[in-house]
Amino acid sequence: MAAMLEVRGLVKRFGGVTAVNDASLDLREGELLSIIGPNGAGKTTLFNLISGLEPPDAGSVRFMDQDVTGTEPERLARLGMARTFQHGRVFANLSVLDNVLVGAHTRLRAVRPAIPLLGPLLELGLAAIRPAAVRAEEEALREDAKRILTLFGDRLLPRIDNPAFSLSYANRRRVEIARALALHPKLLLLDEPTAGMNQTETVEMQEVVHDLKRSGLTILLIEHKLEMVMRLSDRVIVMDNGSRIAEGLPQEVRSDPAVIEAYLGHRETGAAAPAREDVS
Ligand SMILES: Nc1ncnc2c1ncn2[C@@H]1O[C@H](COP(=O)(O)OP(=O)(O)OP(=O)(O)O)[C@@H](O)[C@H]1O
Repeated sequence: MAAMLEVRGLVKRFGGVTAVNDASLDLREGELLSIIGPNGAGKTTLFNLISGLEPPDAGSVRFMDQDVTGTEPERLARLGMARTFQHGRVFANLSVLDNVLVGAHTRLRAVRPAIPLLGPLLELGLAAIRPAAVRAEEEALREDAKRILTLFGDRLLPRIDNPAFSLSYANRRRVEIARALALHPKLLLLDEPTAGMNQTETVEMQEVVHDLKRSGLTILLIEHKLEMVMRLSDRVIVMDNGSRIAEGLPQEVRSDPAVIEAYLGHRETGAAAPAREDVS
């Protein structure tokens, strides 16, 4: 079976820095692939190239059997690719529920026929003639949003009407993931979902991601916390200085000398290259 995501030879340069250097990967349906590596290894840039945030200088991305190289994020979302960001991006003035509904509405727009200009007018027209149908649709979206929020236990549900700006950092990150899930994605890209979280919150998030994986969702994960990577991943790719330095099963990668060197060793410059979070 063809991979859901096929990345070939991606390159991205910023001035003299090659942030991503000939990156390739395959991700099959239902798999969880983690990308690890020291700070500045190029992980987030790789995500940006895959999710259409930045165009690559070379290489290609295929998703669901389509060439989507350089395709804008909105279109990728419609095709079923959702992502979250390293520092969490939510609509600060919207409530928890409305943040998630934004994701749901994006999905609805995707399944409706695209009729430029006429589309919004048709929607208004429909709302005027069939208010009950529109209400029922809104109600279904709300129910779906609440179902997604229950994935986070009692972290978000009691705060469903609170504005996102009033939430803790960890809760804002949960809201962002909930919004991505409201797209009903086929592929979810998670950029350090536990960054800035304490141990309890990290374990909780690990369970959420585990549940998503068990539900069959295909996941590409950037994560510094190796315990989580070891527990969740089917495969792991290790990046350093923009390049892939290792790939394999979690246990294989963990004992790879090149990986140990990148995480713990001293480079030619003599500078240590520690990962930001725990390396255990
Ligand atoms: N927009 C940009 N302009 C210039 N340089 C950039 C830009 N984005 C990334 N870089 C550089 O590219 C390299 C890779 O950065 P990137 O953020 O992708 O690494 P990372 O592995 O995600 O690191 P971290 O774990 O700290 O998030 C770094 O040297 C970074 O400074």
